[in-house]
Amino acid sequence: MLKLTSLTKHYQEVAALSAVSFHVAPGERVALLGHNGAGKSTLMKIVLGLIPYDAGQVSVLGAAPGSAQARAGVAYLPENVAFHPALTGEEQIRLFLSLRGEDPAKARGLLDRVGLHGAARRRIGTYSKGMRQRVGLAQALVGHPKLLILDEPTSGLDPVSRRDFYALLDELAAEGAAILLSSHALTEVEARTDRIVILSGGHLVATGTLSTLRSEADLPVTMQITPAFGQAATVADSLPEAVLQVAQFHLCVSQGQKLAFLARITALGEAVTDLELIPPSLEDIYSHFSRRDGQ
Ligand SMILES: Nc1ncnc2c1ncn2[C@@H]1O[C@H](COP(=O)(O)OP(=O)(O)OP(=O)(O)O)[C@@H](O)[C@H]1O
Repeated sequence: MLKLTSLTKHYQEVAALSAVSFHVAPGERVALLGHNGAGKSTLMKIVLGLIPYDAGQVSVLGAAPGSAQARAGVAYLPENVAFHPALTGEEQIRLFLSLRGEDPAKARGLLDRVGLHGAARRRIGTYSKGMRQRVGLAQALVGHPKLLILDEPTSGLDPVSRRDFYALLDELAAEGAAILLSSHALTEVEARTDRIVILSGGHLVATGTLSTLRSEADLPVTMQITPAFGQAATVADSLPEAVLQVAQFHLCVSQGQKLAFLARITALGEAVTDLELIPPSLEDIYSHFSRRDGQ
C-alpha cells in the first residue's frame, strides 16, 4: 500500500528526512511517532504528493505520490479540519461526494458510520471539535480509500470520542485499509496500532511491534516488593539493591537479571506479601529511541 525506500528530503541546509524506509501493508495500523521537528509532517506531505523529495523511492498504491492513481485511493485527515461553518454536515459531505464524482445520496450513510446521524442537518458552526473531526473522517471515507493518512487525528478529542474514533479505524483496517497515523498520545497508540515507527531528527530510529521494540530497547523492569508486617529489615538485608519508598521496596533490574531476582524474592517466603513487575511503557521506549539519536 505504502512503501518508502531511503526517502530523503532537505529544506536548504535542513535535513528533514534522511534515508527513511518502512512500509504499511493492507489492514495494518501504523503509528508514526516523533518529537516536534522529527519530520512527520514532511513525510506525510511527500506521501500525499504535496511536496517533492530529493532522493529515494515512494510508492503509494503502486504509483507515484500525487498521481491520479494514488490520489484516487488515498485519504488524508489533518489535525484541525476546517469547513464552512454555515454548511450542515450533510451538505458538506454531499458537496464532497459530488466533487469526487460520487452519488451525493451516500452522505447519510457516511455520517451514520462516523456517528453523526443525529447532527447531519445541523450547521457545522455549532459542532464540537470531535464532531468536526468526524465530518473530516466521513469525508476521508468517500470512495473507500485503500490508504488513510491521519495527522494527530485524536488531538483535542474527549476520551469517548477517541475510543469511538479508534473503533472505526479498527473496522476500516479489518476491511483492508492501510492506516498511517501520527500521534502524541502514546497510551492510545500503544493499545490501538499494530506497528510503531519512531522518527528522530529525520532518521528512522526504530520500527516494529511494541513487544519487538520493548525487547530491542532492553530497558530495565521495575519490581515492587511489599514486605509482610515487621519484615522490612529482613527484605532489606536480602535485597540491599532495593530502595524503600513508603511501604514498598523498588528494584530496577535488567531483563537478564529478572529471573535471578525473582528467585531471591521467592526465597524470602512469607516475609514478602506481594510482588509486582512493571515493564517499560511505550513512553520509556519512545524516550530511549528518540534520545539515542542525540535529540
Ligand atoms: N518549509 C520548510 N522550510 C524549511 N524548513 C522546514 C520546512 N518545513 C519543515 N522544516 C524543517 O524540517 C524539519 C522537519 O519538520 P516537520 O514539520 O516535518 O516535523 P514534524 O515531525 O512534523 O514536527 P511537528 O510535530 O512540529 O509538526 C524541522 O527541522 C523543520 O524546522
